[in-house]
Amino acid sequence: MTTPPSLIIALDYPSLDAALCMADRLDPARCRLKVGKELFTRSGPAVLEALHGRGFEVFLDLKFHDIPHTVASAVQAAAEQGVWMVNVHAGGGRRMMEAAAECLAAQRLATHLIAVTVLTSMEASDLEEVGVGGAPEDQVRRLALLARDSGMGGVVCSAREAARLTDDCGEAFLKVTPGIRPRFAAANDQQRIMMPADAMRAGSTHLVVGRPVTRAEAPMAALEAIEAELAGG
Ligand SMILES: O=C(O)c1cc(=O)[nH]c(=O)n1[C@@H]1O[C@H](COP(=O)(O)O)[C@@H](O)[C@H]1O
Repeated sequence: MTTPPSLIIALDYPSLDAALCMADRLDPARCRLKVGKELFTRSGPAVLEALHGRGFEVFLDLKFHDIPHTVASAVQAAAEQGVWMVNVHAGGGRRMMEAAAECLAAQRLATHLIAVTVLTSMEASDLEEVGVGGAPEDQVRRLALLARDSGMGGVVCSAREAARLTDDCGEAFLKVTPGIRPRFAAANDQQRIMMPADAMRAGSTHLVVGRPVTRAEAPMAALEAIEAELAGG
């Protein structure tokens, strides 16, 4: 029986009130929450305090991508606010990722630090346009190995790449996978997608789900359907 991955619900909302309205329908024992660029730009650190006050573990998804000192300082700022996980963009390179990892280690901050590889919205033609030839999974693997060697605890990738990354980087290396689409959900702008149970079997350690739940007519029913699919194995 495959261990069900942890569910992370993406609170992509235009206001703190809307995000908390959804959060108040969720159970911290059944899911973690992700705060991304839209909500954090609207509400700032207040959203972290509000969600932590409700007992949630929070993934702060700002995909930091800058010079090493700037990213190390930003990751430290996130970790000092008690977030469970924070991400950087592996495209920032080895020295940027090492600086961030070393900063958290030096400060003994326990926040999970992971790196985004190739956005799940991208396919081969998109990568080609930005100068990256070859298949997305090859670029994901290249960046995942670099992230591992730079002290990251895992990566963001699509579930399509999870199995290979487990082979390359080990079971303990976190595979946080957005682009999760139950049968009832539209793909939207996601390209490299996978159904929840298939993602679990592929070795994803954490499923990131946004619009299939947050934009559903009945969000709680949608969430329960995903949980049931995962429980079914
Ligand atoms: O780092 C992320 O969370 C992320 C990386 C990635 O490659 N793809 C991706 O979709 N995400 C985020 O995951 C969430 C996916 O949301 P839905 O497409 O609505 O399920 C959004 O908040 C995205 O910003």
